[in-house]
Amino acid sequence: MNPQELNSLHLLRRLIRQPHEHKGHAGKVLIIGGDTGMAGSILLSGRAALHAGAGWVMIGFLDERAISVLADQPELMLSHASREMMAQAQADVLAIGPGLGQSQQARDLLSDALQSSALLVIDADGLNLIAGDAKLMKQLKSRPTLSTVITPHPGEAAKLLNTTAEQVQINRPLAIDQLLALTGSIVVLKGQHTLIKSPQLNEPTQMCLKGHPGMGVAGMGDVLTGVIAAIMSQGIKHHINPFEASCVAVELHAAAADSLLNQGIGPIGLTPTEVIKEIRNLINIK
Ligand SMILES: NC(=O)C1=CN([C@@H]2O[C@H](COP(=O)(O)OP(=O)(O)OC[C@H]3O[C@@H](n4cnc5c(N)ncnc54)[C@H](OP(=O)(O)O)[C@@H]3O)[C@@H](O)[C@H]2O)[C@@H](O)CC1
Ligand SMILES: Nc1ncnc2c1ncn2[C@@H]1O[C@H](COP(=O)(O)OP(=O)(O)O)[C@@H](O)[C@H]1O
Repeated sequence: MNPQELNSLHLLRRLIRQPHEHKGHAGKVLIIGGDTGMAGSILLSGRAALHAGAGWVMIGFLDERAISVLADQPELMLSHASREMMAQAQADVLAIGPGLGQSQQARDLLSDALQSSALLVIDADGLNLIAGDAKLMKQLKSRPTLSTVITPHPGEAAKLLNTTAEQVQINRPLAIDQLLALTGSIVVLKGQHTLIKSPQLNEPTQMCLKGHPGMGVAGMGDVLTGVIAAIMSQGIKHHINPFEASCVAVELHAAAADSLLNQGIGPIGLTPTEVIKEIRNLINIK
């Protein structure tokens, strides 16, 4: 079956807030990552989750010095990452990977995340860790259907599939089928014309035709991770399942970059921070 053009923004209507709603209706997101030199990645994911509407955004950072960067956004609830804080947070959605690094601590946190009952988004080093570790892969495969989203770029996809980014790019529909068979997760294969596939039978692969090469800048994927987590957390009470949330988030992210381009912002020099604010604008268009 050929991929189908992604057309999911009508689902945004389900996010409309009723007058009685409070932050509990928008859900609690916990993002784990930000090891040495990579606090920026987790700040971008956190800000994206906040501006895309999560009720609470909590950050568990690995590098103690990250606090000086993260303090820039006081709405974020900040803690040093530990297995205890992860368990106590009782997050609805856990997102793990941006700037996570590949230390033993990172591996332990990922293993706990894979065994948690929260919905899960795995990106970046979360995927690199799983690629090299059969036990983590088994934990991933054992998760309940539709509870997990993985967001590899072609380099991360290649590590998971034990091939090269070039091979992934030669046949992206084949690569996403292989990633789904390998992991049992909802797969978002990033890059030009991002593909999204659900483990549910008969669900066609979705292809996002929006977006542009101005999005090729470090941190743009971290924003997507935060947006997926935020739509998933709102979706719990607003009836958007994790596959639908992934579709909406990918399309919003790319549509925001297109919208900025139409306003003369980018492609060259477009920043993930600008995209975050434009995503909020698009979510609130009725
Ligand atoms: N502000 C911060 O703190 C930031 C921190 N960050 C953190 O840094 C860590 C390293 O993550 P990373 O993605 O930068 O490097 P890495 O995993 O080695 O990937 C490169 C490989 O992937 C490939 N490839 C990628 N995209 C492709 C495409 N569209 N199409 C084709 N190929 C593509 C690429 O291929 P090639 O260049 O050979 O064409 C190369 O092989 C990680 O923890 C992350 O969270 C970042 O989030 C940035 C902001
Ligand atoms: N040429 C392009 N066309 C459309 N989207 C792109 C293009 N290049 C990159 N992107 C998008 O930008 C984001 C880059 O993510 P990623 O490579 O994970 O960045 P990082 O890890 O540095 O944050 C993805 O959502 C990807 O689909």
